[in-house]
Amino acid sequence: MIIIVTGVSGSGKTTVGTLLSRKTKLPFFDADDFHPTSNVEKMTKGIPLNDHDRGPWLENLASHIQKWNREGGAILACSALKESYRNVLQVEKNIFWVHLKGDKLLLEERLQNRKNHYMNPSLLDSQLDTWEEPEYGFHIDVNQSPESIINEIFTHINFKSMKSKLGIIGMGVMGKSLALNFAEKGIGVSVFNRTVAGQEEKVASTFAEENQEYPFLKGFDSMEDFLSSLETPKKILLMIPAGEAVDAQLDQLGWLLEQGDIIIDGGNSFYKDSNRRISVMKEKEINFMAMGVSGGEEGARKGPSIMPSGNREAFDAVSPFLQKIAAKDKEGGPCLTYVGPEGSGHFIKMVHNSIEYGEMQAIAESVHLLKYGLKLSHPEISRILKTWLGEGLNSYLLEITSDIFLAKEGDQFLVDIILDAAGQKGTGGWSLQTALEYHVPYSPLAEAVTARQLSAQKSYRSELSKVFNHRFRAFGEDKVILMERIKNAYSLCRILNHETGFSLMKEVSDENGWDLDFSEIARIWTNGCIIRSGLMEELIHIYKETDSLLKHKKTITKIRELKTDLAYIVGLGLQHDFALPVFSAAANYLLGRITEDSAANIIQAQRDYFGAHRYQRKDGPEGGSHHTDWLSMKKSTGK
Ligand SMILES: NC(=O)C1=CN([C@@H]2O[C@H](COP(=O)(O)OP(=O)(O)OC[C@H]3O[C@@H](n4cnc5c(N)ncnc54)[C@H](OP(=O)(O)O)[C@@H]3O)[C@@H](O)[C@H]2O)C=CC1
Ligand SMILES: O=C(CO)[C@H](O)[C@H](O)COP(=O)(O)O
Repeated sequence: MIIIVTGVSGSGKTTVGTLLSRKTKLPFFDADDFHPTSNVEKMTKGIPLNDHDRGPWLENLASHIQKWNREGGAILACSALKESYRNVLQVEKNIFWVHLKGDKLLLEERLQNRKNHYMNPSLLDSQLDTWEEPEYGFHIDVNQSPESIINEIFTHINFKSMKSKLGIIGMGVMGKSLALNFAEKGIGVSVFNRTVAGQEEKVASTFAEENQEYPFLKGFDSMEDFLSSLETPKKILLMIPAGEAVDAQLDQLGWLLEQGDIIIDGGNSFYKDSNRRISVMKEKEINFMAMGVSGGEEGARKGPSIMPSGNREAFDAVSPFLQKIAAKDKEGGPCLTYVGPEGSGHFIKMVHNSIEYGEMQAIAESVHLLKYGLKLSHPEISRILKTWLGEGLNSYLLEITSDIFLAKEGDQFLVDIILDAAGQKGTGGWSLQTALEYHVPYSPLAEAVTARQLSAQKSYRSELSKVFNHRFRAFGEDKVILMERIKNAYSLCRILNHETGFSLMKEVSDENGWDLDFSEIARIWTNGCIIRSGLMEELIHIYKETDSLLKHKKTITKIRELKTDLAYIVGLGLQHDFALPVFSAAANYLLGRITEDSAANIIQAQRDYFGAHRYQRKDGPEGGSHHTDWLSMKKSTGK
């Protein structure tokens, strides 16, 4: 909605507008700030503006009103003295006019007291002469406190009848936080949640009631009411579990929506499901967008990283709202970008989560070594992780792990009470599945998925632990040196985790012709999302110069520096009975990548021996295919 506060100089437009902005959460603009310099000069000299002067200024304001409306709304303070001026500004249907009126003596007194304003008080008479009282809008006498003016205005705005810019289905952790984030930015948002009799009732309406400080937040328990509360074309964000729930929701919406409406799936859906859904919805002429969102509950509330893909026009229609709620990068740009066609937004979110799995596991392995190998206490571990943050390893995940190691329930550290059986909802496994499909080596991140699977089989582990009398054995070496080596091992593992994920993105992007921009992807992952880190900041620049992290000069130097420590820690850890799946996979992945003479010639020989699978020769032309009669060769060599 657009609220235009009109009135002559001294009527309090700026005060009222600013307070309205605070209450509605809509941004405030003062029309005076849009005058060209020539007009400002005239007004400063006390020369009244004529209609010729005002023309371009009003036209400029009118186009801003349209822009602000597209972005969610605004409050504008503008004298708009004549009906012809107001007509120029009446470019949107949802403009609410507030006309401030006051006694001449009161206005004069206020103008006399005003400092730092270019309006000459002597112009008041001319303004009062020019003022054409409109018959519409809300008229209010300014001879009362600003607060009571605001309250009166509020009781006259019919918020209920106003259409919302956006609707959200799914009032779970993410849906609620995103709804509040939109509402806080003054964007009209309607929310809906399914009803499960006896379990989930009036979820959306209760949520809106509990958050009445946001006048543009509306809750509906009926799908029909929810849909009719939305502006056309309707824009609906789904924040529900991936899989069947999304298909069922789309089936229902497919019947209820109209041509040109937009559905955005903001959950963690598998990208191939999104590709299919885009086609299905296209047949119904409904625009479907696949959009990754990262940041968890806090990110969704305060600023997530947003990864939309699919229909470009639909993106353009929702982008102004998304820009407002997204996290900001170091330069102040939104952590939001149009990722690419089809389900590429869900694809990169899937890979993001896969890197997340790798990072979480690598940190967990580091901490296990510190705790059981070096026998450090929880506060010591917390402190060490904190120092790592300041030593070039800063990341959100490391930061929260440092916090976790201080959290206590009574006398006990909470982390020790938590069952060591990790959950997973799908994205890590789908990444591995995709890596296999596209023949992309994925071992470090694949091991993070397997580690969660192993952890989940707790009773089996407990049983075998007794059978094998498994114990972590403490290291006998110098603690300070080992702490440094563990840090270095983690540091390299982190680089390799990212390299693995970005390699998958490159291969899938090339194969599908998506033309993904990896520097831009790194940029939108520098804030808001779970894998934000100092390394991600570096990746913005690195991926501008190369498409392979392993070929970048800076990374090569780092790898040379840290490689021995990763190998050392893996060796030491395994010898002392520590499972280090991601650390060791990362070390092997690196060696696998940099070994020229691998053992694969032996594999090829074996394949050809037992199955005549044929092989290529180092000394033959490329692509040539050979087979050996291995048994005859064995006979001829007589062995
Ligand atoms: N939590 C997180 O950190 C993140 C989650 N995501 C993704 O966002 C989506 C939502 O996650 P989150 O908010 O955490 O999940 P929650 O479990 O907290 O909420 C899920 C919501 O979906 C509703 N829902 C469940 N089943 C259905 C169905 N069959 N039809 C319609 N609505 C249904 C639930 O309603 P009801 O209350 O009635 O059960 C609830 O409102 C998921 O895809 C998730 O993977 C993405 C980024 C981060
Ligand atoms: O997307 C997310 C963060 O980026 C979610 O938190 C997701 O649920 C994490 O995945 P999993 O539950 O499999 O650990």
